[in-house]
Amino acid sequence: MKMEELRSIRRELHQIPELGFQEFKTQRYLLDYIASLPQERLRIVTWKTGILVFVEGRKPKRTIGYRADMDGLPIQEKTGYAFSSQHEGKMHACGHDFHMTIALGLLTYFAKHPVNDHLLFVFQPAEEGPGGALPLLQSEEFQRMKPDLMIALHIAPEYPVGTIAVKEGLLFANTSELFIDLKGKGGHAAYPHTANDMVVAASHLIVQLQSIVARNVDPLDSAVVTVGKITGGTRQNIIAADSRIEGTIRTLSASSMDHVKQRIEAVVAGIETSFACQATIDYGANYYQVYNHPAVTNEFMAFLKKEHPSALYECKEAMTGEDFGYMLKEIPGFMFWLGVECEHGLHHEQLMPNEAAIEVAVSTLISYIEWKALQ
Ligand SMILES: CC(=O)N[C@@H](CCC[C@H](N)C(=O)O)C(=O)O
Repeated sequence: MKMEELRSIRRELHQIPELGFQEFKTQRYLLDYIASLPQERLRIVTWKTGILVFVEGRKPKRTIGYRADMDGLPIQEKTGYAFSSQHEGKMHACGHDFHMTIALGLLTYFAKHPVNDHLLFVFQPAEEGPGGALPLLQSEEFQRMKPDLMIALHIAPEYPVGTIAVKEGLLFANTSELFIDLKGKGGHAAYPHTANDMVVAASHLIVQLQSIVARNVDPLDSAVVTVGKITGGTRQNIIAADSRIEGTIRTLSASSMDHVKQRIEAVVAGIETSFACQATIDYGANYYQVYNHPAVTNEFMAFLKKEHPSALYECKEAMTGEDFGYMLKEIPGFMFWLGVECEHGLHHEQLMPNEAAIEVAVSTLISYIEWKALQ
């Protein structure tokens, strides 16, 4: 498959970002493309807005799974691309347009050049939230074709184009979303003593949340509590009766996650007392850590060292999250970072990954899967 074709697929997908479980146009686009491939060995099944494509092997010993996520983010794009998002306020700012394009590049090749093993291509909705991997993993559709090995990648703006950054064991953190609603008493701006101001309460809460990582987590462990959004109040001269904080928690272990959550609950209880308000905490979607199977990952790294030595970089773990962690909890496999060297990072309104990385990923993964299917 030519680079120009892959690039135009990526650009078409880039224009239609959709949020989790709303990937209707994306699913249609993928299904139409998949229908244009030789069908003899393909079995295509939809699951919600996702798609599973089974490619029948020639002399199967196992099924090798490859997963790409499909959803975009609620971000107003500011790249200035001629092929910018056509969906107001939504953007592929986490590279899922790249992930799907690479999966289609692989599928196109293997539909025409089947290997001995069966392959399963998983186009998964809702990675950014509320999480599609776990319900997809548990679905009858997936369980019927369940792979013996799972592979996925994530673009990485910080690495040179084509770098494959990977390690055995922990790659991505445990994550939990965090939503805290505060309810107090509104009033006139000139009469603060008659009200309970939830803008002030939220401000204290945000500052106190920062003390959890600084003062309650072992400095030799790591955790993150980020508040990404605050809302509250109605107007400049009205004391706010309500406020809402939206954030995320990241930890390197499940036990640290429990500890951070206990501390958040204690801090929130303190705010309720000191500001005479009611607070509710909702942890939203929780993702299990991405833990790369040591033997399978080392085998992949040894393959790269031999066949593509300049691509391999042994990286450290990161505080990003990925619901692919649920798949790796049940199925041996690995995830890796794909270098797409660009100025702005993931979740940035000007994320402009270098498209040359697509071809590198497709050709490297073709050679790895062809080799693996002979083992
Ligand atoms: C690779 C990446 O950026 N993943 C997301 C996963 C989102 C998890 C969830 N919605 C949360 O915010 O906790 C990330 O933000 O790391």
